[in-house]
Amino acid sequence: MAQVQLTGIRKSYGAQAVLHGIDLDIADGEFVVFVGPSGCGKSTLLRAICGLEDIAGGDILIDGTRVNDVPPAQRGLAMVFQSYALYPHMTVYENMAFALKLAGKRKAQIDEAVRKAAHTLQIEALLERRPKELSGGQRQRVAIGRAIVRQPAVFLFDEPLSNLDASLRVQMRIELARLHRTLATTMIYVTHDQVEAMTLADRIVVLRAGRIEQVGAPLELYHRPDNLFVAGFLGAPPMNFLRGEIRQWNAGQAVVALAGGAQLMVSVAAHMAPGAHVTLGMRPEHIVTDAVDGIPATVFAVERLGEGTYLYATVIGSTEQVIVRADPDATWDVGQYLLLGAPLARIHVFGENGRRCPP
Ligand SMILES: Nc1ncnc2c1ncn2[C@@H]1O[C@H](COP(=O)(O)OP(=O)(O)OP(=O)(O)O)[C@@H](O)[C@H]1O
Repeated sequence: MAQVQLTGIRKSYGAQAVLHGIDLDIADGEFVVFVGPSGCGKSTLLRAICGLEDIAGGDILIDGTRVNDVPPAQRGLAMVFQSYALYPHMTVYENMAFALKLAGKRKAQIDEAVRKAAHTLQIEALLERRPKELSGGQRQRVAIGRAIVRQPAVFLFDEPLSNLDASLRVQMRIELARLHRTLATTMIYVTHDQVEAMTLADRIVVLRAGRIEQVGAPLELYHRPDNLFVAGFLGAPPMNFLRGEIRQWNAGQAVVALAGGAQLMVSVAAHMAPGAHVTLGMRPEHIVTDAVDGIPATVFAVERLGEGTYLYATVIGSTEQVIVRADPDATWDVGQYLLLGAPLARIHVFGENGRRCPP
């Protein structure tokens, strides 16, 4: 188990700067997930922690010790890749035992570690098979098992489930959560899968173009995003954004005029001058379709998914579009007239600079 501290981590590939000074403290036993759009630097940051990438600036501390110049194998970390990277000519047992053999551990010690990890991962019956005789999920378990036997201070995962089909991903996700509870080891995990991030993380780190946009517990990020980027990145379908203009502000309440002419009351603590441009954010599941003084809209598409129905609507008199998660048992039709609104506490307000204006 270990703390990981990153201060001012910078990295460039040639002239292209990909990490612009990352500061992050990861607590002992914490499960931290890096998310962000493709190319934002998630994997590079993980590989830098691991020691597979040199950094141009900053410090990496593991349990208070600076490891910038410590080779990967001596950092006390174990990395699990998307590609599994198993040795094809070795059995599962040999794959899992390999690092311990290299480290000169005794045979009995190796045997105990491999069998214990195999038991944890429920792959005891597969120990004599070779990787090609395993399913994708089983291979991924072996890759994790190979990391577990080394008893690393920190596990690093780079999109470990993305080669698996949907149902296996769910199963492995639940197993990873269980593994984290059992081992209580620090885990750092890169994914572009929002559900993995939301369900596995103690804290999510949202990266964008080599910078941290926000760090926080999953629901904190979901319900109180610091800015438009984080608000739009977490959640599927994404948060709806409507552009508007402050008409008046009084004692923490503002009236916002929207494209199309409707007006909406919102909560904003700090004074806002009339004429200021804002963006209102509303999640699809928070929108009601029969609001008093709501925003008039017309449905142009309906998607029935069984557990929910998504309505795609256009705000009348504008080009603004809104997605609503609606009652799956009600009747919805293209062309239907809606009056959109949301509870005051569910309407997010973002200022001209894209930052959240707290209620
Ligand atoms: N070996 C390399 N040489 C040059 N550029 C690289 C190299 N590896 C990564 N990059 C660039 O660095 C940036 C960050 O890449 P990185 O792989 O960290 O992104 P990512 O957030 O993990 O993306 P993805 O979700 O697509 O895996 C990208 O612009 C990428 O093109």
